[in-house]
Order: sequence, then structure tokens, then C-alpha cells
Amino acid sequence: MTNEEAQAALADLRTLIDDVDLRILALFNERADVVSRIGDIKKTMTMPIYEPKREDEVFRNVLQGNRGPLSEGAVRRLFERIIDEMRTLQRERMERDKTK
Ligand SMILES: C=C(O[C@@H]1C=C(C(=O)O)C=C[C@H]1O)C(=O)O
Repeated sequence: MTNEEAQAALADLRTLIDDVDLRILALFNERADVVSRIGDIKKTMTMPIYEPKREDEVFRNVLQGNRGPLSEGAVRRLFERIIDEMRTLQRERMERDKTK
């Protein structure tokens, strides 16, 4: 591979990553919309935001579905981060609704 070929291949792959990132972002926001709806129900029913048993199910589901190359640990860490942001979203929406 020449230097020019390597540069062109890198640029192509980075374009692919930019496209994948936008699709991931759309899916994060789709998930966040569903989580918001769950948050609305929890607020009406005065249920807790944090539900560890449900989170265990979420981890079980994604770990079962994982085909790699991400490791189990990597998937778990990514979803811990995602779920943490989802809880924050529910909390912020509830706080915002309180001050309305
Ligand atoms: C979305 C929920 O609220 C929280 C966030 C979860 C998630 O992001 O999957 C799971 C459980 C809860 O701690 C829920 O209860 O289903």
C-alpha cells in the first residue's frame, strides 16, 4: 500500500465512521424518547427512576445479543454509561416538570 493509498483508505473509513456515528446517535435519541415515556408513567405512578432489576435484564439482553468484536466488559461499560444518561434524562425531566 502506498502512502497515498493508505491516506485514501483512512479517509474512506473515517467517512464510514461519521455515518455510523449519526446512526448510533439517532438510536440513542430513539431510546431516550422511549425512556422519557417510561419516565412519564413513573412520575404519574410515583415509581422510582432507578430500577436495578430492570437494568440487569437490559444487560442480559444486550450481552446475549452481542456478536463482537466488542468484549462482554466493553458492552457492559457502554450500556452502564447509556443507562446512566437515561436515568439523568428522567431525573432532569421530572425536575423540569416540577418547576413548571
Ligand atoms: C427506563 C427505565 O428507567 C431506568 C433506566 C433503564 C434503562 O435505561 O434501560 C432501566 C431501568 C431504570 O433504572 C426503566 O425503568 O425501564
